[in-house]
Amino acid sequence: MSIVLEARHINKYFKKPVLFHVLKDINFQIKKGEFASIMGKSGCGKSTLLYILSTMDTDYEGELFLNNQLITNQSSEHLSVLRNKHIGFVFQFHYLLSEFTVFENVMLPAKKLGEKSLQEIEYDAYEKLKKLNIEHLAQKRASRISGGEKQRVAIARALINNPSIIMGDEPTGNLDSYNAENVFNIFKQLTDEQGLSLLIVTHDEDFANKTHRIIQMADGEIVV
Ligand SMILES: Nc1ncnc2c1ncn2[C@@H]1O[C@H](COP(=O)(O)OP(=O)(O)OP(=O)(O)O)[C@@H](O)[C@H]1O
Repeated sequence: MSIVLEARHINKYFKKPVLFHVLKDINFQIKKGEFASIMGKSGCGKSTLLYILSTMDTDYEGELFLNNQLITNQSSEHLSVLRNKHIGFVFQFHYLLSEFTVFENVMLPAKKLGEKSLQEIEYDAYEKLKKLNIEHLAQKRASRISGGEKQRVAIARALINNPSIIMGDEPTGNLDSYNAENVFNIFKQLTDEQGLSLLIVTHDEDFANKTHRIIQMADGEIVV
């Protein structure tokens, strides 16, 4: 099966207030269609790692490959395009633009990428909303929908450019158990039916136990 994301010998140091070796020789691969979770105690380095894997932090040692392409040491402009095209993000807080409609929020990353006509983007956005069963919310302002609905809009937005992988930092952290289960089922469906890869940082053991693989971290290292 093809490899979507690969980390080779990733090391990261924070230099202030004192030198701190926060990530220690991280190696792993995420395959196409794989749903992996990252778990570990608070402060073990999960968010720091996700920040590097998502290309937002470039201050690290080692090599990162996205769809078999080495993306370490690329220019920030090139990384921004790669990120927008190949990686979708879902965070604990949804980061929707509250004064924009649901439809406008979902279209934003596609408009930023600038590869499709407005008509195509509108078509794609509507398809994503339908996939997540929220097409009826299209014209509502993001500030006027529930927490669970906002997270589904955030997933639709993450999908708009048909990424290879979705990365999430506690995407169900703010949701009640019903909505958390709902988000999990959406993720599962995306991996099973579309071969999308998912890498999700979570503290929720029930959630992690249902993923294909748990990457367990402790003190900046992968332990399992
Ligand atoms: N900018 C920074 N400068 C120095 N140290 C930092 C910085 N950011 C994070 N750290 C430290 O690095 C370690 C890893 O932080 P990180 O946020 O990756 O942990 P985490 O596993 O995601 O924790 P949590 O589960 O609480 O979100 C922690 O000890 C944290 O205090």
